[in-house]
Amino acid sequence: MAAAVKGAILAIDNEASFQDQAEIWKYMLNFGDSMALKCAVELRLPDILHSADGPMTLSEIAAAIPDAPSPQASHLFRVLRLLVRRKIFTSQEDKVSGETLYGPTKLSSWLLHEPAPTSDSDASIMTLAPMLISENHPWHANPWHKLSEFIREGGLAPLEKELGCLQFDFAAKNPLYNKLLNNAMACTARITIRTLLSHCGDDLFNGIGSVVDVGGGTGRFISEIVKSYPHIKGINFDRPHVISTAPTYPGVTHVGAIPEKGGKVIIVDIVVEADGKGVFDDTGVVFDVLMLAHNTGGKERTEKEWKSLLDQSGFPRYKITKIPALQSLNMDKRKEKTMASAVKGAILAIDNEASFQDQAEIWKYMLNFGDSMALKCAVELRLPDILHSADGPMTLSEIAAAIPNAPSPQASHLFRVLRLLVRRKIFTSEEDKVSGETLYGPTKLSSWLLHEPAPTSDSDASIMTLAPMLIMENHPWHVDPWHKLSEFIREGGLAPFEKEHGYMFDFAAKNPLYNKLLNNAMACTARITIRTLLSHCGDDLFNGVGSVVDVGGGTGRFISEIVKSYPHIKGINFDRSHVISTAPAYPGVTHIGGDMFQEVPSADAVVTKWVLHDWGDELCVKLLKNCRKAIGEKGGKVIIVDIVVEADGEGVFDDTGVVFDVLMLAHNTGGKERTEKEWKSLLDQSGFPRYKITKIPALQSVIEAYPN
Ligand SMILES: C[S@@+](CC[C@H](N)C(=O)[O-])C[C@H]1O[C@@H](n2cnc3c(N)ncnc32)[C@H](O)[C@@H]1O
Repeated sequence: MAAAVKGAILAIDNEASFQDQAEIWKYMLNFGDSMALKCAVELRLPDILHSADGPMTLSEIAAAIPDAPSPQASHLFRVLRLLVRRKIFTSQEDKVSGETLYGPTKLSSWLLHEPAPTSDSDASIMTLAPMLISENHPWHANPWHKLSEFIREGGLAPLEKELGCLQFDFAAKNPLYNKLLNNAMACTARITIRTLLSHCGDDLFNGIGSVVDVGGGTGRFISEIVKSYPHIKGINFDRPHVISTAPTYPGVTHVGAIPEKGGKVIIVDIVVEADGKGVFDDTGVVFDVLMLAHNTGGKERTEKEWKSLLDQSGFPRYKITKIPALQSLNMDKRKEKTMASAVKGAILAIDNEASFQDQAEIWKYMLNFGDSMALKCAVELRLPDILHSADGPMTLSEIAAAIPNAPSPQASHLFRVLRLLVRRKIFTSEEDKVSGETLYGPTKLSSWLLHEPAPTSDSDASIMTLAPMLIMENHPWHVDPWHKLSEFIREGGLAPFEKEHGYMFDFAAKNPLYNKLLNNAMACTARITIRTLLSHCGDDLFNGVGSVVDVGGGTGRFISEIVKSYPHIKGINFDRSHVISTAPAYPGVTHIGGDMFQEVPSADAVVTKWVLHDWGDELCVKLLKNCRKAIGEKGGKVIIVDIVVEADGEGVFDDTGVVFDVLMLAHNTGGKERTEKEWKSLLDQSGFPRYKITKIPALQSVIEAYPN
């Protein structure tokens, strides 16, 4: 296990490029963090673990999940494994029983369910759970898929286009959405107002007798102000459908009209710092892209933009106070302007300062799917291709003009997606010394996102790219099932993808678009993996091997590369007939259609890449036994190229391995990524007593299995 990587055939530069590749995998699947967190909240795992007397076993947690007719502990385990890696929960081995025990953390305390609304808000807790549920609800998550269309065509923001009206008008018509939105707002209102009152304190409301909270939702924000300053008359102003669901708070009047008077306006909103290092600055940039997806015209603003807005609205003076919250405090009519002024006082204890970090982590994971969606948007707009093929850095308007099939390219929308991707180091930006304009450039990371030339049998003409994989894993077909993880853990049955579309490879057989999506995604990773494998395992692997069959070989790219490197090898690409029918011809490769669970064509060696992870143990044993028959008793071997999960591993691809396992949970009934222990058990059961695992700098490892 973890045998030394052989040879140094790949140069240092290529080693660095594995890191770049790993970064792309990470962002591609970042939405998995958001979905796993949402699943945990839906199952009430934070509540279960925080209210327990001590750490709990897996089966105890599963049994405590409410409304779960058939709780699936083994599925739950896989979501927990990811969340333990993210430090949302803890796990430790029980010294006596050897069982794994799970516990809560300060991070998970931000994900507790609220008690039913009450006018005594002290009885309530500080939680981001309602916000997380709202932002990861399909209503809010789906519009992100349409970012590229919005940048190409303009018009209404994707959410509004989908809802057919403004978000707030939809809330007026739909009580469920109204509740989702208001609860999300109320939970962040409590957090922000407490931070604000601790950090700005008495100065802020000096000499003020009444405060109106404009768009105050159900009134939690103003109620906290009034509670701290009982002399203040609080007015909560919002639309009637919101006010109608607002609880009563002492000292607060809910109204539908603004009283007029002087004083000052206190804006609590994000101030974007594109390169900021503050704990909430990153989320601020992601939130701006969220606004792009949700609200036509809505955006998060930089200080410059706030200033302009205030100038135009008759507020010549303002002061911004950064507080340890997502939003800053932006006050007009103040003498000084102290952007990023020191946080006042030490009213909050050190412990609470640390809790801002925890809170920021939760925001990050909650919105991590924004990274995946921004990257997908960039690929759909062909931004990597545009920037890599340019003679030099490009201006925003040059990039916008170069987007293909864009009847009305929206440079200002594009700017916001680019700002996030520059922060993620996918692209670069610099100021042109002469014109002062921002110039954008490509990076080594973005070189992993180029479009492939049309398929060709000369695979050398093609490039190494993860773009087709990114497009597939972020397609609604593949993302939607993640929303159903908690239901799957509660009820069992078919994996969410299969429940919706049927078994993945049957769906491909019926749906040419999906067939293409899947085969292209597989082929792009096949090229990357085989090149890494050949460089790192080299001649040893195919010593004395005259023929190789690639089982579940897709359209044949993997075996074609083996044959190209070892032309004496007779290559057989074996897959189902709907896949074989779209496969290009490769010299030295015979394509054979069939069912691997019936029979596998004979050869000296079998390779099988990313096939066994699709299946449960029983079918894997059946398939491996067929492979064993295919290679005969003597000399042959089966070369499995698949992920070996290292739950705490620090290898560049180990994190993605753990996320990928949850992806398998969402997509394939029985499918999973396996640890070495699980591989060993599978091989033992299938008649392979000996095996060797070679780690290569790729998502998958190489497992050589010998029948004797
Ligand atoms: C995840 S893909 C991997 C493709 C390829 N090995 C790669 O990594 O690029 C799994 C492949 O198994 C194939 N497959 C599924 N069921 C099969 C069966 N019963 N017989 C043969 N191939 C099958 C699918 O069509 C698909 O091409």
